[in-house]
Amino acid sequence: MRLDVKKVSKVFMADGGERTVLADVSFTVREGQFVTLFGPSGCGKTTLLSIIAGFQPASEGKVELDGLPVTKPGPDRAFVFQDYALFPWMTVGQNVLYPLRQQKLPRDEQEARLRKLLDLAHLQGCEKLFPNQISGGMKQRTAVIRALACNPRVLLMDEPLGAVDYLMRRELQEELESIWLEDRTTVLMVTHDVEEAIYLSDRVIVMSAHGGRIVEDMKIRLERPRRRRGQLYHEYRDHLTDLLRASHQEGEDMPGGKLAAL
Ligand SMILES: Nc1ncnc2c1ncn2[C@@H]1O[C@H](COP(=O)(O)OP(=O)(O)OP(=O)(O)O)[C@@H](O)[C@H]1O
Repeated sequence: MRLDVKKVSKVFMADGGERTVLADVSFTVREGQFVTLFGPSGCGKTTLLSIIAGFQPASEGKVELDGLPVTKPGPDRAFVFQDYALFPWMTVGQNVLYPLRQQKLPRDEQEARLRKLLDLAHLQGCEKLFPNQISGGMKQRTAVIRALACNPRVLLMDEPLGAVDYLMRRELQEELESIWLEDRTTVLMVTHDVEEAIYLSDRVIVMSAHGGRIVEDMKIRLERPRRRRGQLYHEYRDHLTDLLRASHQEGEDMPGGKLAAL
């Protein structure tokens, strides 16, 4: 499914005045692409993702899916939240089955889909465990396959790996890539991690620290499955780090100073 973000702006009322969080943001995600929204904390990534999900309206502009305007959440889009948002009273299996039950699929189809998804995320044998009995990484994988359970046309993920440690995060990036290589759902993911953006994305859309603009739309031309080495990988990493630094610098030079950019 093709996603078009067309001249989207978002203005919030804050401290008695207006604050522009997104300004005239436009881009397209083609069917089957993995695209990352990248930028420092507070630059408006989550706001943009939630407008695309239909959780809140844009102040101006519009979002279209295959040419049709988004006005509210829908089953064509699945959302993975940073804190996983698993149901703590349900087991791993019940969590993944939940959206399938909502869709009232025949029971044998539900079971078959559950098995396939558990295999995909290497969670075979864990379906009877509750979220508080599994690691952060397993919770994260459960949240991803729960989102994929209904075959969404677009997967929206907000810092899905934000809550795990460095090594686990790298491992999960690899798992996420292999799940996506099997599934090829259109993905838009938010991150502020340079290596994660490069490792996972076909394109990285870089946002400014202030003013809610896109500063660069970077194609990542690395073979898949990805490796974290090679000259091109390091060039992308350096370039993205420079953009992030410049963005912080821009923040320091603005009224409000250094702290406002952090
Ligand atoms: N409902 C709201 N009312 C007022 N201001 C808001 C609202 N939602 C978000 N903001 C402000 O908009 C700005 C962008 O927030 P957003 O969460 O989109 O940024 P982000 O890039 O996702 O940051 P992070 O990486 O820290 O999650 C922040 O300054 C935030 O305080």
